[in-house]
Amino acid sequence: KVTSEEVAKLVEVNVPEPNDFHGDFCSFKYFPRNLAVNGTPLAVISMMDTLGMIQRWRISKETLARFTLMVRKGYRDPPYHNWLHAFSVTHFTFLLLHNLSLTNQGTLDDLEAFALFVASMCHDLDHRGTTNSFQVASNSVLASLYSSEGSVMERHHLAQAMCILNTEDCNILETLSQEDYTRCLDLLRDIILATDLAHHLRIVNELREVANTGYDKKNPRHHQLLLCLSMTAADLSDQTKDWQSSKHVAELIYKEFFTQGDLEKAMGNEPVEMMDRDKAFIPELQLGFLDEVAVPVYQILAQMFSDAKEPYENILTSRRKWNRLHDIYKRRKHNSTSSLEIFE
Ligand SMILES: Cc1nc2ccc(C(=O)NCC(C)C)cc2n2c(-c3cc(OC(C)(C)C)ccc3Cl)nnc12
Ligand SMILES: [Mg+2]
Ligand SMILES: [Zn+2]
Repeated sequence: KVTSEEVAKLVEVNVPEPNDFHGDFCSFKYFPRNLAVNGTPLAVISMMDTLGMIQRWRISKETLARFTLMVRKGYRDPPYHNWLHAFSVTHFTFLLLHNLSLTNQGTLDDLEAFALFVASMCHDLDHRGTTNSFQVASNSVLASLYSSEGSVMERHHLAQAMCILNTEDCNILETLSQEDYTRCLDLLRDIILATDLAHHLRIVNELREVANTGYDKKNPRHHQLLLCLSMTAADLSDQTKDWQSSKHVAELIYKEFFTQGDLEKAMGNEPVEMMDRDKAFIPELQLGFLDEVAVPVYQILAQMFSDAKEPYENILTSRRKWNRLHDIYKRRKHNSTSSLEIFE
């Protein structure tokens, strides 16, 4: 599926420094979706190199190049859950590992950091732009495979990642010891399954607890919780950038949601309000999601790590803008609310 020319091109070029892509590449304010999509595989290799993962795990550049290209090809092209989303999630994971120096203080061990980075790349593989409940409602193949365990899409993303690792010359874990290999697969499983919103909501109180009592590097459960929190923070990180960028990404998400709502109507089912383009009031829905899910994630992270204040401050700014839009819009009493163009 990946040509040897594509691989050769990636292998023979020198690995650039992160700042060669953009002066702000290593800053929380950088918006990775601005990078040209054909530069993303090399940017992934540059980030892994900067994190010392290529040396630490003795990964061959050719295997890494083929793996990265296979992962990029493993994404479809819905409005939001495509390779650019996976790349932006991977970039935020790089920022957390790099800027909070999570490995050289023993906060996370090297294998956990490596698994977190690889999971970020793979966490939404082969996403169709529809939710877990839609799989069940539409009786999809994935539902028949995984609905008895729950987290239908996340189990599929994990299965796809395993498929790529088991493909000829794509297994970047092949140089790991048997013990590290087994533990890395377990970590990939836990981290990718943690990207189910339902899982996050189950652990958020435990996360607050750790933030209040303080992170204990000696406690394996704290390591597990930090990996889940980091993954969720990375998954939502578009909302921690400048307002225009965050708003643009919200539009992509609602484009995907409304397409699912249209499908549900065509199937004779009533979509939830958030997915119904005739009922959704986006500023109100965004305020709800930011307050109930997204803002607490970065508040907990900033409480655990003082160097993680910037994303928290940025998402609070974003929330204030959504609140202003909500009020302006509410007073104007517009009828159709599904498009954000009027907010230009
Ligand atoms: C800006 C923004 N608005 C959102 C509004 C609503 C929802 C949503 O799923 N509502 C539940 C209903 C549909 C049953 C998600 C939103 N969302 C996500 C997101 C996060 C996810 O999972 C984690 C990371 C664990 C939270 C999984 C999927 C997605 Cl699309 N990313 N950005 C956003
Ligand atoms: Mg997902
Ligand atoms: Zn995601």
